[in-house]
Amino acid sequence: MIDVSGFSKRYGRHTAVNDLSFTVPRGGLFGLLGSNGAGKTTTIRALVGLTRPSAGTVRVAGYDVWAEPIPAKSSFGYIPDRPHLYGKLTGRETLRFVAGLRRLPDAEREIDRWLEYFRLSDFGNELTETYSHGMRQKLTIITALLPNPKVLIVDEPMVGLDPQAARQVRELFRAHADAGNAVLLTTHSLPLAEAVCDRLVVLDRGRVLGEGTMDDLRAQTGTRAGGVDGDSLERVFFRLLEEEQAAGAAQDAAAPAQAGRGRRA
Ligand SMILES: Nc1ncnc2c1ncn2[C@@H]1O[C@H](COP(=O)(O)OP(=O)(O)OP(=O)(O)O)[C@@H](O)[C@H]1O
Repeated sequence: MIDVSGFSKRYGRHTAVNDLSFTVPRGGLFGLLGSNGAGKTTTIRALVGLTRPSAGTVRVAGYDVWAEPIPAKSSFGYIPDRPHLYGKLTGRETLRFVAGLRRLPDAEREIDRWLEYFRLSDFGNELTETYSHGMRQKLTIITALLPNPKVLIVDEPMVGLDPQAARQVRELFRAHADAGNAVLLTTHSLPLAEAVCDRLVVLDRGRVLGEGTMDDLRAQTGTRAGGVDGDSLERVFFRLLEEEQAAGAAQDAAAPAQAGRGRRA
């Protein structure tokens, strides 16, 4: 349902993402993890048609996002890291606008149901410019889920949400995938990733450090699974970064020696 193949993005001489490939199948919930600047948002922006790949292809629901933008964009819902809402529309007007664009039948009933779910019913007729950050985030999540998209693409979903809403959103994403859709999310929340994702891709400076299920990543990093002593994703994540840094340091140490040999020859 989501297919990223050989995706690279360069900004001038800087490579933000280098040769990234992964597939999220129907029913899959995939997490894209990494430190600040790792390339997560760049990947998401390419998938939703906001950043053109320098190389490779990005496909959603079988459509190349850049060659077939209309069917591709009709098939996914997108929750950006910062909500973009029209401040002069009310919450309810915002959702009616989305329902109209997507030609959704029975929208009013669904809108009521979603507002109720996120405890926004009392604020449905207030302008969104009066909403708190968390309320804006909830409304943005509703705009993405209202059309019941085959693919859900989410950048940092939990920022600004209270614990109850964060749990609801976790459950929603899992249920959306379990209903036969595909979900891709980026997050800095390792507990969230560990709790809901089937598979994980760990990026660092535009490159893949590790990819697979939690068990795959534990095997790759020599950490242990299961029980109260089992290693968490946090430990796996730091182990991957340490390995990468050690490899980088070894390369740096080798470089002057090689350069020296070159000069002597
Ligand atoms: N429009 C742009 N022009 C130039 N460089 C950019 C642009 N957008 C992103 N970058 C660079 O690409 C790299 C990856 O950025 P990206 O926003 O994808 O990281 P991220 O993993 O989402 O980070 P964070 O966790 O901090 O949000 C960074 O080095 C960033 O400076």
